Formats: sequence, structure tokens, C-alpha cells
Amino acid sequence: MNTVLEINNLTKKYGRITAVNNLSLSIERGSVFGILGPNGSGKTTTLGILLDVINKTSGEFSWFGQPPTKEVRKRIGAILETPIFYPYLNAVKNLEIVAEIKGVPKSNIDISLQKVDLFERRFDNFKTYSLGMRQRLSIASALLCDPEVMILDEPTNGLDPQGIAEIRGLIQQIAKDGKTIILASHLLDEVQKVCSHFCVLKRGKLLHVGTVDEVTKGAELVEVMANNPALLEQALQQFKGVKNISKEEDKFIVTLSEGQSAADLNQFLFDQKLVATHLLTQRKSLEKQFLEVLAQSDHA
Ligand SMILES: Nc1ncnc2c1ncn2[C@@H]1O[C@H](COP(=O)(O)OP(=O)(O)OP(=O)(O)O)[C@@H](O)[C@H]1O
Repeated sequence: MNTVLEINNLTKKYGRITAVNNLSLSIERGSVFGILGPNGSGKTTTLGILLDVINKTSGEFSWFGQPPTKEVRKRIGAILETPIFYPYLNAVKNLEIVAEIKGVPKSNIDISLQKVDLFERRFDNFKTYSLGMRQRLSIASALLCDPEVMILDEPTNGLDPQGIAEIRGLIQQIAKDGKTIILASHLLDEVQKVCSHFCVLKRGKLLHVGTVDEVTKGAELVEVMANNPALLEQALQQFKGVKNISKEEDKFIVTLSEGQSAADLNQFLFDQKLVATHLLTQRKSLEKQFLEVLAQSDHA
């Protein structure tokens, strides 16, 4: 893999608000990179800077190992906001206008429409399109110049479950075609389903970066219950293989250290003369990890 995007100490201040705070990241070719963060964490501002529509306050970034010139920018397709299409023109006519503006050959239009599965509906007026189809047309317009990188900001916002599934499938398809995708989302589930890598931003600061796999396939989470919750809690605190314990009523959710299994925990409890009435291993979800990372940052 080679590096598509390198960000070094990027900062954006709006008066007293620091929207992006000393952010450093690198994104490799072929990855689907999720920028995850609650509302106001600086995702859109970061993407805006990378696309040259927002001025940075300080820091640097490079695309494909080169400074971010207009020429380099042509290798990137982006949807920051839903583009404005003409309601009384069909998809082909709308994309012809986009192609004209971008200086892209019109022969790319049919290919783009096929990629987003709108070819059959290409002669229908835009106003007859569902929200999902409108979003797919936006993606087709970003694909017109056959970019190496696609940037999508909250691509499934406002869509119904079917529209969400379609867009997610489409993102995966575009990634399979070899494009690098950078997508901002506040939806953990979306990032978990679609992305290979992700970072977590909060108030403009980078809290975590890594692969989705290492989070979801990493440490085990075990639900434990026993007849005597107080004794169980004491025992759990003594177990050396515990990384974190949280409580949901009488049920304890135990994050095990790397290499520890539910069987080790069960054996330990048994040695303490405690019998677990409930012992369930969960795979760690991105959601739990994300909430933990955010909670830890509150105590930092
Ligand atoms: N033009 C602006 N002027 C002043 N403050 C701004 C401006 N744009 C963004 N901000 C502030 O910068 C911070 C980051 O906003 P940004 O929109 O980048 O976050 P986000 O993670 O994309 O959030 P959302 O998911 O709600 O779009 C917020 O505190 C926001 O209020």
C-alpha cells in the first residue's frame, strides 16, 4: 500500500473555537477510511480543508505525496453537500452539465450511471427520484472524472433503511473497483460495516486511529452474573485478566485483557468458589469501543 493522504498537525480555528486541533493522520491507498465523531467534532471542517473549500489555520497535508494543488485535486471526487440538480432534467442531462463544468468527456456519463445502478432510470426527470436515487446520482456525478479517491460526508443521512443499504453496498463496490474512500460519519454501525480503517475525533482532536478489524476482533467482552453480585464484583476486580468492568443492573460486562478468555475467567471464579449463573462471550463492537474511547477522553 502507498500513502494517498498525509495530514500533519492540521489546525482550524474559528475565533475561540478550535474545530480541528493538531490533527495528524495518514490514509493508505485502497482503504475505506471512516472519520467517526459526534456532531461538531470537526469532520466536515477537516474534509473541507482537504478539498480546499475551507482555509486551514496551520499545519500541512499532501495528496499522493504532493502538495494539494488544483491539478492534484482533480484526482479526488467528493460529495460534501448534496449537489444541486435540475428537477426537470433527467439524470443524463444533469450529468452532462456537470461533465461540461468539470471538463470531463460525456462518454463517462453512462459508465457512472451504470456504477450507481441508475442506468435504467437515466431518462427520468430528477424530481421523480427517491432520496436514495438522488444520493446515488450525487455519487455518479463525483465518479464522472474517474477519481482515485472518493470523499463522502455522511453519505446515508436522511435515507430509509433500503436507501442506506443501497448506498453502503455502492460504497463497497466502489472500493472494490480500487478507489480509496474517505467517509465522515457519526454512525458507528456504518463505519463498522463499510470501513477498513477508522479514526475517532472529538472536539477536533484525534482520539484513536486503527483498523476496524483490530477493534471488532480484538479483546473479548464477557457478560457475567452470579447469585451474589457483591461477591462477584469483588472477585472480578481481583481477576488479573480484566481490563475494564461495567455494570448493567446485576450483570457485569467484563473486557478481558489480550489473550484472556471467558474460560480463564470462569475457572478463576470457580477457584473463588463462585458459580456463574450467566456467562456470555460477546465480540467487541465498534460501538462499545467508541463509547469507551469517548468516555476515557472525558477523564483525560
Ligand atoms: N463557519 C463556521 N464558523 C464558526 N464555527 C464553525 C464554522 N463551521 C464549523 N464551526 C464549528 O466547528 C466545530 C466543528 O464543526 P464541524 O461541522 O466540522 O463538525 P462535524 O463533526 O462535521 O459535525 P456535524 O456532524 O454536526 O456536521 C463545531 O463546533 C462548529 O460549531
